[in-house]
Amino acid sequence: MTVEVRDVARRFGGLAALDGVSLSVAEGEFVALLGPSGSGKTTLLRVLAGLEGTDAGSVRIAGREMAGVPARERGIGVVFQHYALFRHMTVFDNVAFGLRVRRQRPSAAEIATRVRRLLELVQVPELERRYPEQISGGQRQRVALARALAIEPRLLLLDEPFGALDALVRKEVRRWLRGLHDSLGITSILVTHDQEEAMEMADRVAVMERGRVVQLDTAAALLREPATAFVAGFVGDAARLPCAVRDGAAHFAPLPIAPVPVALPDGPATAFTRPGEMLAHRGDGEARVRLVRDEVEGPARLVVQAGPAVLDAVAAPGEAFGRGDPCLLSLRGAHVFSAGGARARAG
Ligand SMILES: Nc1ncnc2c1ncn2[C@@H]1O[C@H](COP(=O)(O)OP(=O)(O)OP(=O)(O)O)[C@@H](O)[C@H]1O
Repeated sequence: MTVEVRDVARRFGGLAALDGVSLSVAEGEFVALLGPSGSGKTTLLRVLAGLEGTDAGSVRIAGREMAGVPARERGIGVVFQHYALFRHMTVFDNVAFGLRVRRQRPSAAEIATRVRRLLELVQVPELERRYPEQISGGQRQRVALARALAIEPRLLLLDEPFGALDALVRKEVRRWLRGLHDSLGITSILVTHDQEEAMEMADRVAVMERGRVVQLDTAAALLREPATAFVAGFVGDAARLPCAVRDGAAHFAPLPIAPVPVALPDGPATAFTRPGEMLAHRGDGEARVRLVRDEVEGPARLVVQAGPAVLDAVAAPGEAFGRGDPCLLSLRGAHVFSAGGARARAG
């Protein structure tokens, strides 16, 4: 199913949870909504699911305008982190639930066949007689997914579905879920504030800020060409360095970092550098190495006290450092945004 959101607004009292959000998702695509707490991710998902109304704008799913279409008629599967399984029902009954409340209810035999097929699909066929508290968090998540898939949705909405899982299980479940998305050929939208998760799972990532999608792109494009300073600061673990552009170079004083050429007009600016883009060189600079972490491969990673700032850096090729050594800092690359909004890549 395609999803077309155009200029949707949703206010709660004086607060604009969604403030003219637009988003296009293609058939079969996996898109992650990534953004800080309160940026409107869950509200947008609830609007798509039909659980939340809108004050303006339009939502079309599979080309059909959704205004006035109730949630249960949208044919959408939803998995919320807090949308727990029914505790008093077995795994089997939880998965059967969506089929039993359907207007055209299948026969009991058909429901049983479908439920068993779904439990096979999510790889927990042996659990059908258990109750939710008798299975693990990862298994519960799989059962919640089976329940969402029972109605054979063409669109799957996932709101922080891995939040309750520990790191190892989380990694495994998300790989498996991405594989399932591919094999079913459905369209999926995942809400997360974990950028590693968004980038690993999704074809494209929609970065949300204050009720809007500010950039919708592949993970590689978000890192290579962040559209705004907010995106540059939010993705890729970037350090934020205030600077001033003068005569075609960004200057970092009072930070002891060498100026770097950049094609921007003179004036105040902000540079964003990712770990690995800040190089430490041997030399009698103002910066001091505070910590050295030797890597199995590649250069040592350093934590450097640079004037008032503590920065992550890597040792320049062929150079070695000890704790307390003085060093000089330079940037191999940075995204620089001038106060006026112009942007350029330095280095
Ligand atoms: N029912 C509601 N009533 C009042 N305010 C609400 C309601 N639902 C959401 N909000 C507010 O709207 C804003 C967006 O909330 P939303 O849950 O969509 O953000 P989010 O990006 O999903 O955040 P998080 O990552 O913390 O879940 C927040 O400021 C929130 O407090």
